[in-house]
Amino acid sequence: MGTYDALLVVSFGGPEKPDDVMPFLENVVRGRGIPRERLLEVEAHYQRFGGHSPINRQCRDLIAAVEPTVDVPVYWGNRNWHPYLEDTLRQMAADGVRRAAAFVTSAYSSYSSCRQYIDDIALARAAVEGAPEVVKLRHYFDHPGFVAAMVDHTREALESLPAAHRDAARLVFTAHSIPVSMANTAGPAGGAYEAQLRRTAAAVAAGLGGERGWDLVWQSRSGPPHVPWLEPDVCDHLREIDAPAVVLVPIGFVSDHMEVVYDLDVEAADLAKEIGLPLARAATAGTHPRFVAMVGELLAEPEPVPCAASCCPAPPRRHG
Ligand SMILES: CC1=C(CCC(=O)O)c2cc3nc(cc4[nH]c(cc5[nH]c(cc1n2)c(C)c5CCC(=O)O)c(CCC(=O)O)c4C)C(CCC(=O)O)=C3C
Ligand SMILES: [Fe+2]
Repeated sequence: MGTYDALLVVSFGGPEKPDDVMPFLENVVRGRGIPRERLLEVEAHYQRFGGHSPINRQCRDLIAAVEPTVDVPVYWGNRNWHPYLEDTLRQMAADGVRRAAAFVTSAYSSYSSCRQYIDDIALARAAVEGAPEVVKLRHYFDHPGFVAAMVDHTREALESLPAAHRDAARLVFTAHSIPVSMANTAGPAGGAYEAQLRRTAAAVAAGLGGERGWDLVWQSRSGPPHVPWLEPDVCDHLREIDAPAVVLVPIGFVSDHMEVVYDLDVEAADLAKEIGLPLARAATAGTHPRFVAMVGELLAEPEPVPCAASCCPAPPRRHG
């Protein structure tokens, strides 16, 4: 498999017990100007699930599925919680790894979904003597393996709706909202986050066959209220939608982590019940066999051209 002697799975990280939650959140929002009230609100989402995010288990499951399909050792490091990238790189150096491919659990371009991972890998490498080189694998939002997994999972969600509503159900694709300023500077020419999401959503809708209507909306908005983020929010959209039933498709994520299980399965699902809207939620790619196979396929591709330094620039840092 080319020039790599290891695969490094790079993810967001999440807390696994109640005492982890606040330190984890402080890692995530350091220097980002997120209001304290928002942080306490999100803390409550985690504590409602016993202080335990499902994301780390999902990384372990993905790695367990990928490991037998590749011929290099697989490592795992997170940006915001244990196992931290820095500790993993130290272990890789000790094991003699020289050049690793990084598979990031985020498919799209933008500061938060791409550049921040690149920067955090660079910071972690700088802290580790003899750290291996790390080559980030390419964006895979339009990879047939990712699309096929989402088509299958969307079909399963459609089939779970009452038969009478199935044919006319609308697909509502969701992704993490980001600040409008970040969206405007995503990718080499700006606007790449939303443009890529629209391409993937269109490919999933087409993969289902027929002429089903769909929308792309946003979830999990953070930040101070006066800063514009991508809209509409999924819940506002559901209140106004003219459709007999809806399938939510969290195309912006690759596993059913806390943003999915809280913002969609609790918040959006409660709203749908309240307004009498039949709603199903498609599973994310997770460990779908085509998604798992995709990781090996990316590893076997020629080395990707790295993103230009001007691509997906960091937003200004704030204090607090
Ligand atoms: C684009 C994007 C993705 C998708 C790409 C990717 O997957 O990376 C993503 C994923 C995730 N976001 C996650 C959690 C959080 N994101 C936050 C805050 C923020 N997200 C942002 C963007 C994104 N986030 C932004 C612009 C902020 C504002 C602060 C900042 O500018 O950085 C906060 C702070 C509290 C709050 O929500 O206000 C939390 C807790 C989890 C873990 C879930 C779990 O634990 O299971 C995951 C996978
Ligand atoms: Fe986030």
